[in-house]
Amino acid sequence: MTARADAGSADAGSAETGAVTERAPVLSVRGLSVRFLMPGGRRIAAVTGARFDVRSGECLALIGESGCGKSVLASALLGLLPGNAQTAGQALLGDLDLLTADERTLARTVRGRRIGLVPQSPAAHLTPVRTVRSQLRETVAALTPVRGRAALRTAAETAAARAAFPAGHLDHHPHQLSGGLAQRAATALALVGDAPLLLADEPTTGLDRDLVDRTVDELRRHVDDTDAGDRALLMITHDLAAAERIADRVAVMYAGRIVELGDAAAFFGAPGPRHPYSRGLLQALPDRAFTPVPGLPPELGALPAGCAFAPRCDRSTDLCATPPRPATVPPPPAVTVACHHPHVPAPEAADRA
Ligand SMILES: Nc1ncnc2c1ncn2[C@@H]1O[C@H](COP(=O)(O)OP(=O)(O)OP(=O)(O)O)[C@@H](O)[C@H]1O
Repeated sequence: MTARADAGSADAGSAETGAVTERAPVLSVRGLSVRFLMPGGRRIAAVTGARFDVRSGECLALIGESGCGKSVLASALLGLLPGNAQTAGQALLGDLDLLTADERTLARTVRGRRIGLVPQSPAAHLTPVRTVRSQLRETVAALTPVRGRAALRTAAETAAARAAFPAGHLDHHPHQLSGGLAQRAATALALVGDAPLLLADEPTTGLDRDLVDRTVDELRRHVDDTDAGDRALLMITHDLAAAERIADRVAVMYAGRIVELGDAAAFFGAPGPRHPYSRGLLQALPDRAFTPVPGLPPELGALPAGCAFAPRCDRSTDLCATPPRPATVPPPPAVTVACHHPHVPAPEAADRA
């Protein structure tokens, strides 16, 4: 169990677009903050004031550099934070607040059933002493109405095939699998319960490009292949090509805060990202400018009072010594950006001059 953090930091630095409002949220995160209490009283601000919805029928990609807090956010949603973590804010899955739900509720009704997890470290999540087949069969038996030896065997094989896990490796134990195969086994397990929310934390690590495409397409299909249209995907990824391939919206995280949230097509295409950090992330891609963002992210235990990106930002001014409030910037589709100097597409800039 984790303690509750001070609510004072709850809404600082949050960002959310108002672009697609017609669909009901599967998950509503409001002012989610996570602090790690370290020996000597040091506090690590791993997540600060995250605010976003994941709506039914959509894939939201959460992107950002290593160490910016993406996995901590995912762990908070699943009640899997270590004991030195404090949380604040709300994360509503229907009417259940995941941040205050007790372990019994999370274990019995949430993990696997209402939230399917594709974990970041699949090898650590697979049971080491059981074959993949037996883990799939057990999960099918626990999460679906399928019963009977032959039916369970078929269902386990179907589940493996959904994640492109080769049938020839089903009788292997996790230590006999490559990183990519372990990833596919974990993805197969996550898909079994057909949970309304799929939370995929770096689901494509260790996969080659073809398998990346196949895996993320399968995750996307999980959202799309339901008549009710009531499923959603939150995908945490470093792989911007994978995000571009399947995401409807993109949230960019920097130093524990969501600094930009908007439509994926506008983000990856025109007019492009609005936050200077988001632009830097795209410009770092080999098929774009291949220019890394200069400098390093700040220590989460010693964040500045103002914009945490300012020391690396070529647009920063004295104003950036104060925290930027998230705001919607024109033109549509709406994008919410936490920046004093967001990029504005040329015609808008001219209109303002
Ligand atoms: N148990 C912990 N105690 C203290 N700090 C922690 C703990 N777990 C994570 N952190 C810190 O929280 C920060 C965010 O970590 P997180 O794993 O969420 O980053 P990430 O964005 O998912 O990175 P990556 O993409 O590499 O997984 C890091 O600075 C990490 O060191």
